[in-house]
Amino acid sequence: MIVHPELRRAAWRVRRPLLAATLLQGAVTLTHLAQAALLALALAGLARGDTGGLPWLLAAVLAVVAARAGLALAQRRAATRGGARARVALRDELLAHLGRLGPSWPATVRAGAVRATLVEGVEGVDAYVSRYLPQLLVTLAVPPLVLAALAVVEPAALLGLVPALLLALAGPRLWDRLLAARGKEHWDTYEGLGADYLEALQGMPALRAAGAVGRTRARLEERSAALHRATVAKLRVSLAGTGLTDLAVQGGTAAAALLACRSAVTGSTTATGTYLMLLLASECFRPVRDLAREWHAGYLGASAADGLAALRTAEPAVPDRGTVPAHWPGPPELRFENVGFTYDGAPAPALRGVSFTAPAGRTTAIVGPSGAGKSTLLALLLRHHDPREGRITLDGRPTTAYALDSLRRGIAVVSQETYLFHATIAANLRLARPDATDAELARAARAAGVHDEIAALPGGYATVLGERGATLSGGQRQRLALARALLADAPVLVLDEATSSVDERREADIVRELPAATRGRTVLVVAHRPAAVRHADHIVVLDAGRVDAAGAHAGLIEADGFYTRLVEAGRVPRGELAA
Ligand SMILES: Nc1ncnc2c1ncn2[C@@H]1O[C@H](COP(=O)(O)OP(=O)(O)OP(=O)(O)O)[C@@H](O)[C@H]1O
Repeated sequence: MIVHPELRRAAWRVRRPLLAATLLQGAVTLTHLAQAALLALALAGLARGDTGGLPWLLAAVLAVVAARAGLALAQRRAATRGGARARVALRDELLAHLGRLGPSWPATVRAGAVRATLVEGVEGVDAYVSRYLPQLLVTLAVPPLVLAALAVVEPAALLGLVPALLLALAGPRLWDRLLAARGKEHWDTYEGLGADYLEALQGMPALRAAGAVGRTRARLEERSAALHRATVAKLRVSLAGTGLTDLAVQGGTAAAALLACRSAVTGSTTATGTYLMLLLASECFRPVRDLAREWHAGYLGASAADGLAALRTAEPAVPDRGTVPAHWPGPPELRFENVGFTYDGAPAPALRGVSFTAPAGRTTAIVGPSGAGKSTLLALLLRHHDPREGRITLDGRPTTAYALDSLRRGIAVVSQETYLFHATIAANLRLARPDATDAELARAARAAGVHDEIAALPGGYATVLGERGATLSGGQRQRLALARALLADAPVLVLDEATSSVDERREADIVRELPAATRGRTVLVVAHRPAAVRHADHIVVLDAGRVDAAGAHAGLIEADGFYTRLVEAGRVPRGELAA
């Protein structure tokens, strides 16, 4: 009878269909009582040898059975509707919240665990609110009514029934705390196993390359065994509760039967009263038995409730208090003003006193060695974190002034790690702009240097990609992601090593097309190779979290500073220097 606040909240949102389901469940239960009363009358008539009313009574029993079938059907429909609505509303809410949490949040949780919460956990909530809760309410309401009716027929019957009913309902509550602890243990183990499997599947090439498949299999087997142990421990506690309920139900029914016999022998009740006692005593426990059955269906929801609440109330890395929509009259100017940032727990700042301007509608490149702070800089722009010092402005307004969702929509990003979905190429491209025409898809793909390859595929743009774009090369994936970002038509475009897997000749083609394709946008490019950097209007050189120099390629080379050393160190091939 655990009603977690998270589950109450889920149920309250769909209270109407759930109320209908509960009332109908109550009506189904009442048909059982009516049937018991009619059968008691029929049996009593038979016992007296009075069969005159028997056909009518049996016809009434049949009518009650038929009514129950109809009511049960309507009840299942209402419950399914309520459960489905609760499930959809909860998933929508969780997914929207996950979007708000931003990409820096999952760093602390495992994708497989979130998947388990979103899929099995939410399914469990559906079963809990649509099956267990209506039955719980009926169980709390109907047995007292039956007891009241039996008190009229034979008050002594209550002597056996009331204690049995109290034991059946309250007894298992003694285990509630232990059950909750076992449930949580089981759920945590289940989430952990799910996360391990997902990671092992996704990392299979790396595991194979490292010869670690066997070790991983052994670890997964150990995890599976732990889940088995947690399941058995949970079932043991759960079955102890069910056993006690069964014992009380059987004991109560037997006590009622004995009392009915005693009443019949002593003649303290009529024959009808005796049969009523026998049949209604059994009916009194029906909701309790049904509740024990539904508990097993809804138990998963109760176990997952903590995880669901944690996911739903997780705090985003940055507050979303801005209200200004990221709609600029033209491409915005982007400024970093004395920006400093240190990751939690990091010994040194990732960025310190970073100031530069990315002019509106122009391309600014950020270069620097590994660890210089390039990705951090982009993460701050996208508000995955906020600067500890200084500020970043777009069109003169700090990024914090913009509504987070709108800000992120205004900045299209192509990162080193692209994500393509198991869908057609066209559908993957249209993620950015669902209403894009075929011609617009082709234009973006051409600018990203991937159109010809798509056109050469037998299915063209209708070709279905493997999961995560597995059927494409790394370079093709990056170029598709670039096409998708170009199609997004966001006023700011960020390319974070976006062409790192593309060969140099192709990269040169893309870079040649890029200014035309990105015209009218403010572009930030993080790249190591000159093909992407040297044509930039402005180059910002980062070293150890600081801006070392800024300017155009030729001027920076002439200054013969850190940029030149970067070039000479081979990050920018020498051959490009003269260009
Ligand atoms: N999540 C994190 N937690 C702690 N420190 C981090 C985190 N991410 C990055 N850092 C540190 O911040 C510094 C800057 O890292 P950043 O990823 O921004 O560099 P980068 O220039 O993008 O490097 P690369 O070219 O290798 O991608 C590095 O010292 C890095 O170790």
